[in-house]
Amino acid sequence: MLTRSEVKKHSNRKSCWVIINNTVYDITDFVDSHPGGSGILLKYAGRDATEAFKPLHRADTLEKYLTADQNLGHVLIEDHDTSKNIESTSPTITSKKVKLSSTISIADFEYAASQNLPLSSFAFLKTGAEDEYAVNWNRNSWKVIRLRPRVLRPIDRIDISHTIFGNKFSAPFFICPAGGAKVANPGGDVCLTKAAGKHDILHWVCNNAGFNVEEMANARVPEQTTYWQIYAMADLAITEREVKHAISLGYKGFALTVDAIWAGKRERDVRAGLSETEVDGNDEEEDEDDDFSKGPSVKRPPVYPHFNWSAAVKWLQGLTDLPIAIKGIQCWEDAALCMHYGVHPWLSNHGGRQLDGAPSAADTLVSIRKNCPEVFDRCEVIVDGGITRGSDIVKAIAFGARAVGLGRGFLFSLVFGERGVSKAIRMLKHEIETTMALLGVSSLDQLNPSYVDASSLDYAFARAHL
Ligand SMILES: Cc1cc2nc3c(=O)[nH]c(=O)nc-3n(C[C@H](O)[C@H](O)[C@H](O)COP(=O)(O)O)c2cc1C
Repeated sequence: MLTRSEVKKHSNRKSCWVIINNTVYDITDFVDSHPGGSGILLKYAGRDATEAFKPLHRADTLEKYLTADQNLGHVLIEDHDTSKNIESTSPTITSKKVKLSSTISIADFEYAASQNLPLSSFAFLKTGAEDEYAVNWNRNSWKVIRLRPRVLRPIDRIDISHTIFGNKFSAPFFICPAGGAKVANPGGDVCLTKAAGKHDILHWVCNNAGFNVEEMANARVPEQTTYWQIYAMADLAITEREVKHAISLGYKGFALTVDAIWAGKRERDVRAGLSETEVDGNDEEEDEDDDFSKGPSVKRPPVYPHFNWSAAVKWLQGLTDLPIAIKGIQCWEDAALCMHYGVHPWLSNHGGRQLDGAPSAADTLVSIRKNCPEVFDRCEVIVDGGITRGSDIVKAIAFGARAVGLGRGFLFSLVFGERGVSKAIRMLKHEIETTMALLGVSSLDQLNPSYVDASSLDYAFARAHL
């Protein structure tokens, strides 16, 4: 057994030991190949990294990257060595400053997350690519679309239940797949599925979740329908096994994410990570410094880069007859290709985290309506990006979207665990009902493009970016 004082002696690049879950690892040879960069590992050199490690990695990560001889055994718990001595920079709530009871909108959840989470955790969730124009436009483009209410229409009750890929849900919105949900709360993706189950909405589960596919399936309530999102991994056989496994566990729909063939340049995330990295004052290394090109804090393996349309769709359709969405459609021409290949277009720019300057889903939705409206008859069009209000959801449905996803909105609410996510769901349902009543419709199938006016969209884009 090793003592913490012995571990402390190995606190530099030449000899780098860390403690994770009371076990000591010699990561000297791994420091430079760490997908998250060497800086964060060196920060924990000679120390206990458990609290920093847990929210960002699956339980099996250590076995995956380290060999058995890098496991140096357990650390001795010394008398003076209580857990109080362990350095903790837990990304989960440290001192809760904003209370759940003070949130009444999705924007309030974002504020709560900004106050209650450590800077780097909030930055990972919030970040967009580069100057974050795409993130901001995602949100603003829904606001620029105006509603066209009709009056003197009797409204007794409002029905917001909706069918997505043939499965009935209590509402037309859903929880988007998002890797790194544990950054917001240790319960992460499991809390998201549980809250979705409780309120009968869809959780489109992420294959980069902080839990494995069985754990995610086990989080469901009886009869709960969930869909599965995949990246096609560089080793396609791995993804094929994963899809088959997800089918056997009862997932009822799939999405292939195609807008992330390359990691976006997410500067807010990188900056927050850099500010947490100790500077060693070694100016000689400065010229070699390429931290500006670091990928996101939560890593995933590289994707298969050789697909074209027909190969990708044929491959996935060969694995399942279940409905398939192609996630990351950003122009009407690609939506038309989805229609051609018999898959569903998911209009998304990955929450503005990939390509700054990408169109918002609202832009793409409107341009499909203008250039290729038959897509809405032959496909179920999914949208996401910048949704913060029930009225945004109603606008999307009026233009012809089938289902509307929120990523960050639910991740921010997850700061309060399952209760926060439940509250966000209830808030959005209430806002949809209010919007529909004031618009003069009592069910979602009554909505159509006559209830929305997007004529200011291009003008607003130009003004916002001048
Ligand atoms: C922290 C975070 C992680 C994400 N991870 C994934 C992912 O693993 N796979 C994926 O297809 N999309 C991922 N997305 C994108 C979301 O599925 C969704 O497209 C986006 O969040 C919608 O925009 P919004 O956050 O403005 O609602 C992620 C988004 C965020 C914010």
